[in-house]
Amino acid sequence: MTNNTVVSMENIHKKYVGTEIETHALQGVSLTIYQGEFVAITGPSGCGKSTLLTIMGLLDSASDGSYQLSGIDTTGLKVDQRTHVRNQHIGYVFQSFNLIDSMSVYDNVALPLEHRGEKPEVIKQEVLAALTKVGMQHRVNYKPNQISGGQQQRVAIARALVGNPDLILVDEPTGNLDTKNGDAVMKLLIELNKQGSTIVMVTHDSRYSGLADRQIQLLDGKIVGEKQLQSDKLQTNNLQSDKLQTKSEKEVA
Ligand SMILES: Nc1ncnc2c1ncn2[C@@H]1O[C@H](COP(=O)(O)OP(=O)(O)OP(=O)(O)O)[C@@H](O)[C@H]1O
Repeated sequence: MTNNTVVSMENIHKKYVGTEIETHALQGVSLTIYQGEFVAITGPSGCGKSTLLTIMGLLDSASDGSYQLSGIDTTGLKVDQRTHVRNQHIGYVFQSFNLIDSMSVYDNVALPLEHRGEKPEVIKQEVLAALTKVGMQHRVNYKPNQISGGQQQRVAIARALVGNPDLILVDEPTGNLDTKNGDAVMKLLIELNKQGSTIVMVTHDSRYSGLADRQIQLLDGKIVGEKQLQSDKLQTNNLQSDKLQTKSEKEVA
């Protein structure tokens, strides 16, 4: 493991044990993700993508295998220890936004920093900076149900990136959005990655997975393929939205 390794997983298994059936959702996944990468996880429905992201995000633990996050061995951590590490190191963006409706945009984004026990002045500065990054600084006092779906996802991204986590995990970020808003959210994620965020994204949408640096393909709980996507990025230039500019275009410009 090198200094710039963010995720190091070795032989991860996950079994969901029910009363009658047992599902072996991950069957020996090993992978390494480096600082600054934008990685897409793809594969058919039920192949284990969300399970993998959930374990990477320390929302659940593996049944077997080892997982180091930013050099911290997370194997065998108790739930509260896992929560602590997650809060320090991970931002999570969900398909359904998962904002708290009774709280303002500002308070939603402040939550991770409050859990970290940051000082109010630090919180204010960081929250406004995160909301400015996603273009939502003009809606600080709104409630989630007073803004559009695309705007809610922007706020959720601000909540994920506030406090500068080592890793941002994104599960089907455009699944509840129309093409225009989906493209805008993708463009924002690409921009954040350009600014240094390490991003791992689960998506069904090949237009979007093609924008990542690396694509990891899962099938039946196993990694069955992996590709670097420099050349594929060029093919995404003719996406129907002219607002979605790929990294390759930006690098050429
Ligand atoms: N909490 C759970 N309890 C039992 N089985 C589960 C649970 N979560 C997922 N599974 C099973 O584990 C397997 C992998 O599910 P997972 O949600 O990770 O797949 P996915 O690739 O994200 O699917 P999709 O693209 O449809 O969201 C599936 O067979 C699923 O039914």
